Amino acid sequence: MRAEKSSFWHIGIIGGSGLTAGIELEEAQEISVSSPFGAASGPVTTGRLGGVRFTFIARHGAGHAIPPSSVNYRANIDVLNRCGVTDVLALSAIGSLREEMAPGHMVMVDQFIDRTTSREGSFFGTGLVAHVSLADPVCPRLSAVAGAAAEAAGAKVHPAGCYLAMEGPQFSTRAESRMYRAWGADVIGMTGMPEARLAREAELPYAMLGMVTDYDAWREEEAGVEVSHVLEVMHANARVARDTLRKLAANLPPERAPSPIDRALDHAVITAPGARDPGVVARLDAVACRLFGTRD
Ligand SMILES: CSC[C@H]1O[C@H](OP(=O)(O)O)[C@H](O)[C@@H]1O
Ligand SMILES: Nc1ncnc2[nH]cnc12
Repeated sequence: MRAEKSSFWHIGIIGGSGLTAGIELEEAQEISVSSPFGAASGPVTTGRLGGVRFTFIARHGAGHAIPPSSVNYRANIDVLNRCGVTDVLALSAIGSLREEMAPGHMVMVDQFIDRTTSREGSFFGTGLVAHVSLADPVCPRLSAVAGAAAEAAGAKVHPAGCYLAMEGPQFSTRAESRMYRAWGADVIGMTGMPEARLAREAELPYAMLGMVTDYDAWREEEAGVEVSHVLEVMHANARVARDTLRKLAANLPPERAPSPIDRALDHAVITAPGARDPGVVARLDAVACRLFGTRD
């Protein structure tokens, strides 16, 4: 049983729109990893940047064939966990709900409002019930070091922002966009939830580096959001994304001190041992390996 995480950083990268082709890693190896939660978006690529191990998965699969509602978020997190990642950094295209968060800027998302409706949102369920805390869904340590790396790569970085996760795949109406602004959301996307909540259940510190690609529909002077425009901005910023990961690798301290999120499940499972479904427990061998696992 793997009782504790490695004391060396191993960063899982979830690459979103415009990043399906992956990131450049040294000694890169592609591996297909199976999960009891079904098929992940594709194989992972694992390798190094300097002294740090990174494992990458393309959220929307090769060639961006998987829409936001059909991404198997559970399998993606489970597979990264099986690869031994210690932390997860998501790279996402986001629309802006604030004038000051302009296209081309980066936002270190620190809060979420979840408006998704049709996605598997938990690894737990009937036969094994757990309630993790999600008050602070993002790991402040990982977010700070990734934000500093993006700044060092030349990006304008906003250190905090609330992400409205919508179901999609259509972009918002102007009325919805105005309502999300009134709710206090700063940016919008279609994938940050349930990804962030699942990472927490898997005891993986999670951060999201959002790249602003457009002003969402609230801004009357803008035409509606166009996917071609989103991808154009993403491609223009691909170098910054790559440089950010290199700077991140260079800036991480050599050893990884434990995070409280590594123990997020400590008081979360509520089902009495005698009432637990062994089948449900068995498929959590990676997610909850500290509690029930058998892998090394
Ligand atoms: C290509 S525009 C809409 C699409 O872009 C974002 O994806 P990701 O978060 O994976 O970068 C957004 O959430 C939508 O899925
Ligand atoms: N305006 C927007 N709405 C939802 N998802 C997005 N991804 C990039 N821009 C977006």
